[in-house]
Amino acid sequence: MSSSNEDLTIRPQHPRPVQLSTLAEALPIEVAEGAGGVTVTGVTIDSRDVQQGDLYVGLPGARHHGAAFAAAALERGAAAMLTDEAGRKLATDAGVTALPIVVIDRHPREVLGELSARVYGTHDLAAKTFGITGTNGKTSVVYCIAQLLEAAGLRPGLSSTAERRIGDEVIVSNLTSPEASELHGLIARMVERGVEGIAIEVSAQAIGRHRIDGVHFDVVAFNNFSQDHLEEYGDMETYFRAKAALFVPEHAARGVVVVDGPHGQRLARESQVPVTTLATEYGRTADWHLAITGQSLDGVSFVLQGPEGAHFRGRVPVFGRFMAENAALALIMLHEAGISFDRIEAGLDRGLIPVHIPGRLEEMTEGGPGPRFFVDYGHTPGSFEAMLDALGEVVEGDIIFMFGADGDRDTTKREEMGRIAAAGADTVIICDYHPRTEPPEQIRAQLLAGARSANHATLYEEADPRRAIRLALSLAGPGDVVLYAGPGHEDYQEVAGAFLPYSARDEVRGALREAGLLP
Ligand SMILES: CC(=O)N[C@H]1[C@@H](OP(=O)(O)OP(=O)(O)OC[C@H]2O[C@@H](n3ccc(=O)[nH]c3=O)[C@H](O)[C@@H]2O)O[C@H](CO)[C@@H](O)[C@@H]1O[C@H](C)C(=O)N[C@@H](C)C(=O)N[C@H](CCC(=O)O)C(=O)O
Ligand SMILES: Nc1ncnc2c1ncn2[C@@H]1O[C@H](COP(=O)(O)OP(=O)(O)OP(=O)(O)O)[C@@H](O)[C@H]1O
Repeated sequence: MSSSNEDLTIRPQHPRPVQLSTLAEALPIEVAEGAGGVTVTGVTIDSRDVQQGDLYVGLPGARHHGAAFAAAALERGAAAMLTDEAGRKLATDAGVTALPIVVIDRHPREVLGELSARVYGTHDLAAKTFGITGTNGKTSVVYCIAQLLEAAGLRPGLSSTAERRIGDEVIVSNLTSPEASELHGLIARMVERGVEGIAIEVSAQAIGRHRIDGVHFDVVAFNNFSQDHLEEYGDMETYFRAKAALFVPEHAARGVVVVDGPHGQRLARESQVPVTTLATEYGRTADWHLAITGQSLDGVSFVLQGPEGAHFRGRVPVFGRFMAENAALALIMLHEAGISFDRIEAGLDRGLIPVHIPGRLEEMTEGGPGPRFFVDYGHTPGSFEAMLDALGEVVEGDIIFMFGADGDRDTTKREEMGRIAAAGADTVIICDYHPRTEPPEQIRAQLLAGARSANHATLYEEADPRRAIRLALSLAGPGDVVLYAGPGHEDYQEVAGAFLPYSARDEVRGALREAGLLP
């Protein structure tokens, strides 16, 4: 079963009513006289997501004050609105008097997690909770955790950039990490469905914006750190601190940190919760060590060794040593949560972790003698480097790499993306991704400038990604690999405020059929 396309969030089906007066006992909120007996059964910060009986939280945002949508929330069945003083004034000035208003003297986000946990009853979960942060590979680790939980005979639930999923109940994600009200609603539904292990992707933005408040993870992990999101953080130190803030007792009991790079090493020293460490580079001091024992375009085999003789021999059916690292991290997280390797191994076929990650190094071809075509979600210099290094180790023929870059996001990473692409591939095709409000030719020019500086690959510029896919295929022969980085699982292209339908995976499949490379 898939949730309806109209559902913005996954919610519990059997919520329990909670009185506003009960919430006021635990939270710094002021309930209007006579409204203490009003009961609420859900929480949302989006008027379009309101369900009958919800507490609608009117947040001051960058573009709107949520309280401006109080009338819409009331019409959809909101039982009350929680907002700040400015929001209360907005609603009363607009004549919305039928909605009981709860006022808070600070930013409503600061209590949203705790409030949502109390309404949805998601404190003290029996399920194990896992949170992963880092620059690249969070979604991949989440899927590895879910797969390993299943192998161990435990029912998984997950929240990632690609989707939120409980068994066959799925919705496409809007944000990487949902707002706290959505997250607690999702967890409450997971509890209803008997989920025993929950894997959650945690963006830096989520930690600073209180989106994970009210969740206390059994185990959190940090995998790697490289340039991204400087449009938001300004510098790498601030970006790092935003991620490191997950490793505090308020959020987690313990952590796992990959210490290959200086930021991981620093986090392992500075973490405020106990951590165990993983090294994937030979000779580095750590509690756990990963060694690659074989790799091809079809996957990577590894051995993981840890304290007290802990040992796991495994394989992931996705190429790249970093995928073994993602799997190893997931294995250690489960181990730290008390789920033994023996239990996991018992559910696997000779160590094969059959993980499929939507839009991450996802193969569009089906083997055969022709070129192989992969679609990926990488959009950082770090992910380009990891993928191209991995391909360089296993591809005999040429590597044709096509990509674009986000508009209105970190512009300083573009030249580096171009340089890494052209240094690691034989042919580079630069096309448009999400230009948003920027002139697309300006984005391509920055990528091209970086690509030229590498002085290596043959370069092409083809703005239209549909044509770029076909160009890539026309250049590829048997033994070659085409890698299309950026769009991954997405089904839209954002151009000047419009969301145009565009699925790279569907386009590539169509082009492969045209070329006779798919039935
Ligand atoms: C910068 C940022 O975090 N913005 C988030 C913020 O938007 P905003 O402050 O502009 O909100 P707004 O549009 O002014 O609206 C204010 C309030 O009115 C509500 N509203 C608005 C319109 C309406 O009709 N009804 C209604 O109720 C909104 O739900 C909101 O509660 O609150 C919105 C509601 O939750 C978020 O969707 C939005 O995320 C935007 C889309 C975003 O781009 N976020 C990025 C920075 C982000 O969080 N990214 C990370 C990392 C991704 C990665 O790893 O690559 C992520 O976790 O996704
Ligand atoms: N451990 C890793 N190290 C470096 N690159 C990786 C790693 N794992 C995956 N990647 C690359 O990064 C891309 C993005 O992976 P994934 O979606 O798992 O990361 P993410 O952290 O969830 O990204 P985002 O924060 O943008 O949602 C992959 O498609 C792959 O190219």
